[in-house]
Amino acid sequence: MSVTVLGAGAFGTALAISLAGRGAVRLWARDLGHVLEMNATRRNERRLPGAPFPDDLTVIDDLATIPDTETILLAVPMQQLRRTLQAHGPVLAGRRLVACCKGIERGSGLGPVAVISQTLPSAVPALLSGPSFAADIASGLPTALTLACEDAETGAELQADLSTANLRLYRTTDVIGTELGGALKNVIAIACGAVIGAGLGESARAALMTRGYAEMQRMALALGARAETLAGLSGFGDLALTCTSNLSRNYRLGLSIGREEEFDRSITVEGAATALAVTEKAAKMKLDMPITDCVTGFVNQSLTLPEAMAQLLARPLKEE
Ligand SMILES: NC(=O)C1=CN([C@@H]2O[C@H](COP(=O)(O)OP(=O)(O)OC[C@H]3O[C@@H](n4cnc5c(N)ncnc54)[C@H](OP(=O)(O)O)[C@@H]3O)[C@@H](O)[C@H]2O)C=CC1
Ligand SMILES: O=C(CO)COP(=O)(O)O
Repeated sequence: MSVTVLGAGAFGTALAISLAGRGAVRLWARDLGHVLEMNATRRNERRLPGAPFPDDLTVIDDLATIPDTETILLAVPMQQLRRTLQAHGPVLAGRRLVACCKGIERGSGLGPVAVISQTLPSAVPALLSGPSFAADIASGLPTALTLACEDAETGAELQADLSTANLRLYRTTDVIGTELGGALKNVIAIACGAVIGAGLGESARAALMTRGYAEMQRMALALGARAETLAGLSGFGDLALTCTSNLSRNYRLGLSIGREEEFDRSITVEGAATALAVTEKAAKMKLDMPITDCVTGFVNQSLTLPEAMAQLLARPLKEE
């Protein structure tokens, strides 16, 4: 099977490098200058510096050239997914489309697979999610991810096609659980970064991770997810990685909030927009998501960290 990766950001580039170990891979970038630069240097210095391209990786600027049978990995930020699908609808319709983004869309409250289904009903959507930093994948370090597809047969095919020697995919048909695990953990990672940045301690972080996981489960189970999906790679696994590593951009945004430092707003931080989307969705569903609400307060600058801490600690005592 040959693959095209749409989106030459850090993650798309890392996946293209990894998959090129087992066959021809095309990496599409929207900016012609970027395409020419990558073709000349055989690297993506803008988004994933220091990772050389294997020979089997071709950088392209025209999606119309790809074969009809090709599977396409969509590696653009969540809030850009719908307009990307709309912009390339004629090429993407009817294909197997594997979303590689983590988040909930503002406005619709939908995850990536639902956005694909709504925008391009003839496509066969799937989702790749779980704990993995782009740099680790590009370096060939061992990584395990979840491949979610409602259609079990297609899911099994994609699992086989997209696994490599170092990238081990587990499959599930629980799409909603996989979507929410990957999306909601980023919000909790911002909260964890904030407590560490403010010097509130490792115990506070462990409490946030645990109670954050309870929030993740609350929303996911209410929407029909399976509890074991949240306990898997796209849930507990990614929560553990993202809430504890300086390599995570979501965690680093949190650190900057805790330290009252500026943060470069051009960096992709999926948890920021997702917090706003989830707070809105939780209100409609009448779900209690106090940690997410605090992160929303940080993002829209209506809440300070001391206020958030006081708010969380003053909540009525309850059973675990
Ligand atoms: N980085 C990581 O370690 C991981 C990331 N992910 C997920 O992957 C997704 C992408 O993140 P990542 O690659 O890191 O982000 P980056 O910020 O590195 O790159 C985003 C890419 O998306 C492209 N893009 C943005 N908007 C559009 C659009 N409208 N049409 C086409 N292309 C567009 C950008 O193009 P341009 O360069 O021209 O601006 C850029 O190449 C996120 O959902 C993230 O959560 C998942 C696991 C790991
Ligand atoms: O999703 C990721 C790790 O699994 C990447 O995390 P960040 O988007 O926070 O950098």
